[in-house]
Amino acid sequence: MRIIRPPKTMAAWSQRLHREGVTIGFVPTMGALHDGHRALIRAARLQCDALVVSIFVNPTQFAPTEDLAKYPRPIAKDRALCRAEGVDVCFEPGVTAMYPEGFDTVVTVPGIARRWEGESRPHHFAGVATVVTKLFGMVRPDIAVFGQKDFQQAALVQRVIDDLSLGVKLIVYPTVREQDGLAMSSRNVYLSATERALAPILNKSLQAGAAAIKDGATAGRKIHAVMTQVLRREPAAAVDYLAVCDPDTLTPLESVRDRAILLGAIRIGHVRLIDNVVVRRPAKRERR
Ligand SMILES: Nc1ncnc2c1ncn2[C@@H]1O[C@H](COP(=O)(O)OP(=O)(O)OP(=O)(O)O)[C@@H](O)[C@H]1O
Ligand SMILES: CC(C)(CO)[C@@H](O)C(=O)[O-]
Ligand code: BAL
Repeated sequence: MRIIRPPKTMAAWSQRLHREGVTIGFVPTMGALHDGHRALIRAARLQCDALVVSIFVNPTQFAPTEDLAKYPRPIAKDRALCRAEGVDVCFEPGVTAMYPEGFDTVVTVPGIARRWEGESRPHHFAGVATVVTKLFGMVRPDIAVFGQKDFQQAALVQRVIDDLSLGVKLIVYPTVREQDGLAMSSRNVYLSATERALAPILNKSLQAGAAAIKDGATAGRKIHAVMTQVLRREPAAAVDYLAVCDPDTLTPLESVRDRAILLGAIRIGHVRLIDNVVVRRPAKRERR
């Protein structure tokens, strides 16, 4: 596995491979890799000839009050995981190489960024859209794999790909979970043992909403109430948002027809967790 740091070297590598007719797959990450990332890497590996994983803790998507400085950076472990999974290039650009003096472009997607994660983290999605556009420009992937855990982020990236004609095929991989349902996340390491024990409550709340839909509930407000009730059992979990939305537009649904996405974010102590569940209502004949 090659470790490449300068963006120009990365771009030259990709150009050479494209000239040789090699297809390039790409998994962008912020490192601290876990089994969720591993699953993305394995899915990408099956869809391309050469595979690039980037590790870059992007400062522009963190607010000054967030955890940029303490974000975990176990680089030796991350490289070992990439090597074991047959990654061809681990791309590790530096902050000044990504944002040299004079850097002045911001990619914004106001429609998607307005709600949910965007409301809680106002500059977050501009940082994500800008860095992903830059990384795509350097890696020039044919396909890129993102995780469903960050559902709104994947929707945003698809919008950027379509609107800016980037020609990348986006694959969204299902959320990988711990046995108790907690979505794997690099930030889970911040949880104390007591916090970790109650963290699956977010998924339980979303699952309760999904069960209500499967049992026939259609009113967005009712489903929201079911999810809220589960979280009330755990006063140490502060709800950031819970929402019943259209999976394509991410706008709240008054009434669920055939599909919905249930989105949630909570805070436990200093740790912020997100999760989501896509629900399909049983067809009419299956409801009887
Ligand atoms: N549990 C998971 N299942 C599937 N994909 C995941 C999971 N966790 C992260 N990913 C995906 O991995 C990619 C890189 O994410 P990132 O490096 O931010 O990891 P993370 O665990 O989400 O970290 P964070 O704690 O910062 O949210 C993203 O596309 C993200 O959606
Ligand atoms: C896509 C991404 C690597 C951009 O920094 C980040 O938001 C992430 O890890 O999900
Ligand atoms: N996993 C999305 C990146 C972030 O939370 O900043």
